Amino acid sequence: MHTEVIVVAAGSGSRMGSDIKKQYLPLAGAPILIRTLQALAECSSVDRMVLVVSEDDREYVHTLCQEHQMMKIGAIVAGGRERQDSVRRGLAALDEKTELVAVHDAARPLVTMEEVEAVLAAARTKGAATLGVPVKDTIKRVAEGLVQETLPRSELFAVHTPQAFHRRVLEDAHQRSLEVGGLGTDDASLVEWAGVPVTMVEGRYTNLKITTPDDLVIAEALWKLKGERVR
Ligand SMILES: Nc1ccn([C@@H]2O[C@H](COP(=O)(O)OP(=O)(O)OP(=O)(O)O)[C@@H](O)[C@H]2O)c(=O)n1
Ligand SMILES: C[C@](O)(CO)[C@H](O)COP(=O)(O)O
Repeated sequence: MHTEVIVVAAGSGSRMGSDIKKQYLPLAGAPILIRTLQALAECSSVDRMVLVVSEDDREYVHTLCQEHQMMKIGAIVAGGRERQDSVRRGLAALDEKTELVAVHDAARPLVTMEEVEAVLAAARTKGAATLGVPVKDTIKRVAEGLVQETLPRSELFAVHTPQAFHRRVLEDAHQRSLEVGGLGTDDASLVEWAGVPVTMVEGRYTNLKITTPDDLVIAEALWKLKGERVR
């Protein structure tokens, strides 16, 4: 199946609180976005990538990709207000022969080739799959400062990207969400709302989303251990 990854990098990185958007901050000497693209480009199943960035950053990112000799970049398109809007714009730029689509956060540069290939393989056969890890903490639902309930930890996963889908499944889920005004924090939720089962593929704890300054410190440390089996 011809396979593309939509890499969403059009966020403002507000929780990082940095003057430079977090996707352009360095990780082991190269921008986080480049580290993410390098990880994806290594995967033999990935044929093409669509990069979604802020309109103002398109030229800069184009130059950055050339400087770092990034392969497989098929298009660089402008993102939208919410992550979901950015994914939808990425969907519009897919190659017409693409049948399998993954969506990955630019802010997850530590994803491994094994994780990407595993989620693509699951989506290829099942139609929809996401990476995730079992939660380590006890999770409680809280309202107005009061604990309402303790959720059964054995059933809980923290969800990562990439998430991968048959193209039609993802396109239909996005169209449906657009029509009803549904907003999800990931693509799998839109697919779930459309009634399509999503397979959970267990990934590694190291595939963290760089969100706040402490994540950057952790990511630098994990980068140094890359290649070793760290979970
Ligand atoms: N309108 C948006 C919002 C987010 N993203 C991307 O979605 C991924 C996950 O989002 P997050 O880590 O929350 O990034 P930001 O929205 O940039 O961060 P913040 O919420 O702190 O502003 C990131 O790679 C981000 O660039 C995007 O492409 N378009
Ligand atoms: C898609 C995601 O990375 C899965 O964990 C996450 O939901 C993105 O959320 P954010 O609010 O954009 O950080």
